[in-house]
Amino acid sequence: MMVRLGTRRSALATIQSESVAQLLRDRGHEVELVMITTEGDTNRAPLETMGGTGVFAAAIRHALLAGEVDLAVHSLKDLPVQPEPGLVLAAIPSREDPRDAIVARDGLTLAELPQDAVVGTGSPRRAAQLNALGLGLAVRGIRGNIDTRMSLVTSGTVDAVVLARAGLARIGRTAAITEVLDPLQMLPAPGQGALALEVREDATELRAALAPLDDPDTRAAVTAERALLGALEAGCSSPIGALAEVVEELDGSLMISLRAFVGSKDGGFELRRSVTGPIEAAPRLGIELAQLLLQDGAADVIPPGAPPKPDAFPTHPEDLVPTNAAERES
Ligand SMILES: NCc1[nH]cc(CCC(=O)O)c1CC(=O)O
Repeated sequence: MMVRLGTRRSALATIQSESVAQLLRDRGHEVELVMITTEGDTNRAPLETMGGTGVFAAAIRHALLAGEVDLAVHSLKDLPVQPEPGLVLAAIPSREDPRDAIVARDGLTLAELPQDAVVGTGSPRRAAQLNALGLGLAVRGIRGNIDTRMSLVTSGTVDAVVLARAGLARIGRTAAITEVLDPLQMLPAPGQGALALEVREDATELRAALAPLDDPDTRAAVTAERALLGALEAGCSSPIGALAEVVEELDGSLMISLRAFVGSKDGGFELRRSVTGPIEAAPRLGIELAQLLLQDGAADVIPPGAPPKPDAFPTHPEDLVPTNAAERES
């Protein structure tokens, strides 16, 4: 089969796309990469003012729907929670380490950074959790691709930046990491470290070719995380972290443990809660945890929206396609 894979030009996007292209070529398919420029790549304004990280996905989804390309490889955390009519996530491969990492000057860890050290991040989620640590760090908003953000440390513009470990691993830069952050301190973005392979709904042959690349445990985990995000009706400026982990019980049954953080960007308010349940209940767990957070005051830091609709989330594992609204920055 001949597959046109639409990709952004950034190092991370092309590496992610190329890795999936190679998997398809290994299976005897022909793959051509098609470069697509998105508003997020050309406009340097803060992502929050452009409608969040969804701006990266929008142009690529448009090309998919227009039939200009057949396949897109997204960082799942950059993909809006609401499904795009006519498109499906044909595969969610096994996830990379989902944790955030610090790249700091002089090999410093977070705890070793002095009072008032400047930490760069454009993510309200990272800012909220950094500030909530109470270390006296000065969080500064930054933007740009991974290399640009790391160069701010090298140039002395900031003392440290927070980045997804997965992105650094994919571009071969884990050597620059000075500390991988424990999720107890810094919960990653919902979907962080996972890829989403998106195709047109009617692309039967391509869907079949991609199906073996799907990892059911990863799909269940990110479904729980994204169900939480959807049920919170979170906007792109809402600082929300979530991490679902699949754990095997002694009797062999698979459970999901889902943790979440909601807080104010200045660190003045923070809420951490968790739930555990069977893997089949992934979407419902996300909604349950969202309700728990809302009961305990999360609504104060999340713009009000429609109440969660449990019916929007089928409980059958084969149907674990995230629905509902909202996105936010990494
Ligand atoms: N926000 C941009 C973005 N989208 C995906 C990744 C990293 C890879 C991933 O999380 O899957 C990054 C960089 C970062 O947050 O440091």
